[in-house]
Amino acid sequence: MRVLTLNPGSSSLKSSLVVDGTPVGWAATSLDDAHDAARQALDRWSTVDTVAIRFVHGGSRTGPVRLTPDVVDALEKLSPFAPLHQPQAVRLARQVFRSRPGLPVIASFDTAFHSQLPEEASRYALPREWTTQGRLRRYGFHGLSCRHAARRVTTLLGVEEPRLLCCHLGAGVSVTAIRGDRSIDTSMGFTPLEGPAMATRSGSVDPGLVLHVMRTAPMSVEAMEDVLYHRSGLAGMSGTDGDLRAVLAREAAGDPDAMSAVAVYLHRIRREIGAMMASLDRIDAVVFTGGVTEHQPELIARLSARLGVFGIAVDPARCLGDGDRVISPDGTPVTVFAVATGEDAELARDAEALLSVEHV
Ligand SMILES: Nc1ncnc2c1ncn2[C@@H]1O[C@H](COP(=O)(O)OP(=O)(O)O)[C@@H](O)[C@H]1O
Ligand SMILES: CC(=O)OP(=O)(O)O
Ligand SMILES: [Mg+2]
Repeated sequence: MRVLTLNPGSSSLKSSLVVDGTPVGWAATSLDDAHDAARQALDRWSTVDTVAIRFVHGGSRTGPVRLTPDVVDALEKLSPFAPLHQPQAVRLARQVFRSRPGLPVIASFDTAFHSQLPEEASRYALPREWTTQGRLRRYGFHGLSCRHAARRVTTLLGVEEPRLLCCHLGAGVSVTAIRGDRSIDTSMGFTPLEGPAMATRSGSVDPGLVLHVMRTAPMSVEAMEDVLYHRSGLAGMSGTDGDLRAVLAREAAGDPDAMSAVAVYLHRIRREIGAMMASLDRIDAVVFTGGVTEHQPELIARLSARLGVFGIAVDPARCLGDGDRVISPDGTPVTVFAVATGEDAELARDAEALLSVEHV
């Protein structure tokens, strides 16, 4: 089966052609050019059996669904909970409907992988009346990436039901505790704002600080949303667009804001790794994935240099290698992997599985 996958991330739109489970072509588009991206991808890879789109938020959905205009309308209602991602996915789906009426379009959800989170990890300590309907809870994101990383590590490690941490470092950043193929805790929550600092997102901040700012320098909800999603994180701290290439270049040039931004960024990821360790009964492996892992692997070595307290260590030379690989030194208690982001493969897998059931 030939599957066109469309993955709108917060810093770029990635499209790929996956043929019978193997990615054979790949393209990334800047978000500024994404308005016509689905049609361009369909022009580039014209013979496809289906299109699979990554939606970060699926609400209570626990697996992929075939999209209809009504389902897309329902998914659009989740846009306020993932404003950097969901509107783009909705737009792509509608572009495909327009360009290729009749072509099956499948949605896979980041949130689905975390849909079995234990209550202690999914519930916020808020009044019961707020949480009993089950909507105001921790959903978790980056689920397709985590699922792929867990699949690769399970194969490479050869341990049954491995206990692992998945650190997705891209424009969005998250750390997830996984047992086998199941998420048991994760740093992103009700929205993809929670957790470590990200490219342009703040990560977790004390809600008391937000209350204070709203009280003393009143601003609209939209203005606060803009600060937390677009103008914080590495971008806000360093005065760049948040792309690590720019931040690391300024850091290397001795820019104090960039030096502080990188220090905060690494510290908050280490803290989250420590927090997620507490959800595991043992740890077999740590897997790094996401654009930063693929393109700035030297940062993984810097990050890991201060994880020795958890038995986590990496060999800087192995960090700089290619492909899905072990990057920890031989003989260390926790095996550390770097794995290429596999959201496209997971999207294609879901689409093939769903369509094969429909055709029975
Ligand atoms: N071609 C590239 N060269 C160097 N670094 C890159 C490249 N593409 C992405 N990156 C790095 O990956 C980060 C974005 O990660 P990615 O996983 O692609 O983000 P997202 O999916 O959230 O849009 C950038 O901030 C940058 O650090
Ligand atoms: C959920 C999320 O932040 O995704 P991405 O890293 O692709 O922007
Ligand atoms: Mg991404």
